Amino acid sequence: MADDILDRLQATIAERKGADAGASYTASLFHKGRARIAQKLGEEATETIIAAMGDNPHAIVPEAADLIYHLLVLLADAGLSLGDVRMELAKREGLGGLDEKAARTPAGLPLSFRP
Ligand SMILES: N=c1c2ncn([C@@H]3O[C@H](COP(=O)(O)OP(=O)(O)OP(=O)(O)O)[C@@H](O)[C@H]3O)c2ncn1[C@@H]1O[C@H](COP(=O)(O)O)[C@@H](O)[C@H]1O
Repeated sequence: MADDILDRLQATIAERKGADAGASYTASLFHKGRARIAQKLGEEATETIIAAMGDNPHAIVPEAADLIYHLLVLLADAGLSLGDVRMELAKREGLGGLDEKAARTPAGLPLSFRP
């Protein structure tokens, strides 16, 4: 079993592909499709923002967990993984956000999207 909770969660989510939608919330999301998963991710992002505007920073934590769970479901639905995101972050490592912004293409694409 993986040491990291995100890796274990990702593996559990992958196992739910094709599972009975009545027995698993994750499977029900896969059955509803990409647009619904993306909509749920947006709702969870909004709930995270609302928590962030409140007085109790600890209220952000469960919303952030919902957000990350739904992001992992979206990645899995698209045939992607945390590994892909880790690689993207590794490519950016050491490149400051202000430098990256200054080097953007006229179309505004991040450096990593250049052919
Ligand atoms: N981490 C999560 C997790 N985080 C949030 N959620 C669910 O995400 C939903 C989001 O809450 P909402 O109130 O917005 O959802 P809802 O109104 O019930 O859903 P909709 O009808 O709007 O789609 C809730 O049903 C939560 O239980 C999660 N469901 C599952 N997991 C993990 O996934 C594993 C597999 O779960 P199942 O696929 O259900 O077996 C679990 O063991 C957990 O480790």
